[in-house]
Amino acid sequence: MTVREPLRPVLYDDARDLVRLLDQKALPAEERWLELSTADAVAAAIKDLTVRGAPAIGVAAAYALAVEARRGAGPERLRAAADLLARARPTAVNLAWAVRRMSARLGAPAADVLAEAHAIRDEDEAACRRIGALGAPLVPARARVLTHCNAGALATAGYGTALGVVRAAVESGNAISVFADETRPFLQGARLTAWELHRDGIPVTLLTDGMAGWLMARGEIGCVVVGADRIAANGDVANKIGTYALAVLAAHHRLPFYVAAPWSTVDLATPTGADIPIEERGADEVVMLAGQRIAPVGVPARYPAFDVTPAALVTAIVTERGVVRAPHAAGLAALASTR
Ligand SMILES: CSC[C@H]1O[C@H](OP(=O)(O)O)[C@H](O)[C@@H]1O
Repeated sequence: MTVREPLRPVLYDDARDLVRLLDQKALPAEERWLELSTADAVAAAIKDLTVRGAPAIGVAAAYALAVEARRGAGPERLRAAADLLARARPTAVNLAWAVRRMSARLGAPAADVLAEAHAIRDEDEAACRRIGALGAPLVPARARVLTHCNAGALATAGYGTALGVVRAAVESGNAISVFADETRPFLQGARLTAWELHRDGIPVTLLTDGMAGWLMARGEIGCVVVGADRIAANGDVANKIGTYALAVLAAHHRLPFYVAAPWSTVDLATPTGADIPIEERGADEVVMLAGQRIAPVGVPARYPAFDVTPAALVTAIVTERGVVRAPHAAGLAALASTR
């Protein structure tokens, strides 16, 4: 593994009171940073996937509120900014969780508001590293690990959740390799996971969506490790569209299916997966690819950006508070009272 500068997609420029976002629409062709000074601009960046990934959008929203406070926004403006940010994307509970946590501090001095945003960021990266430490022992020796979308440093404050388990397994000396689903239509796997792992010198092979089942049938995949956007109280998991299909395939082929997520992704107020709002994105994101139309004009398309994997198909949920196996509801409830 190549030791590179840790990858952190959301930064705060303290001297200029700016939120700095690594533009994830430009990767892998270009490492481009956007510098934003308003909550409106950060909300737009969350909505158009400039910054994406459940924990990362929570951190971005936290810094957006900090920059507003540092630039003198009054209570009304801060409340409006918080509401705008919370509504930017509906599925990842980390966004609403971070906005709610920041909203409790918006009456404090601006320095304290910024300190809360830093705490959210620092706690998330620490949680990712803990998730890695708890998840790495679950990965079979020299396994080929299948992952979907990007649940890496680019989706978090740093280090990653599913890719945090991968990094920790590699750091522990386990000679694993990764199969990354390209993850149409935004191509988080092809453009982000492949870039992130290749940058760190971790062996990664790109798959088109739909290949995994055949590779499982041939015995070429040892386990599946994915992230999450919201985990319901019963252990049902919302994650990138395509995750549910992988869980069904993993169950059919008796392969472990692990979900790695910080506790900020667990939403005990949402009873089951049926209660998780699933973001529907525009058809243009399906019928256009790199600016080229790939389907006839007039043909409609659907883009539910997430699906829900029932807890029964999840071997274990790896959080920084501990690893939860069936019965998931009881395991999650038991961790709720720990720190
Ligand atoms: C570590 S959470 C990453 C999670 O977020 C992704 O969705 P999106 O790229 O649309 O923000 C995907 O569901 C990942 O598993």
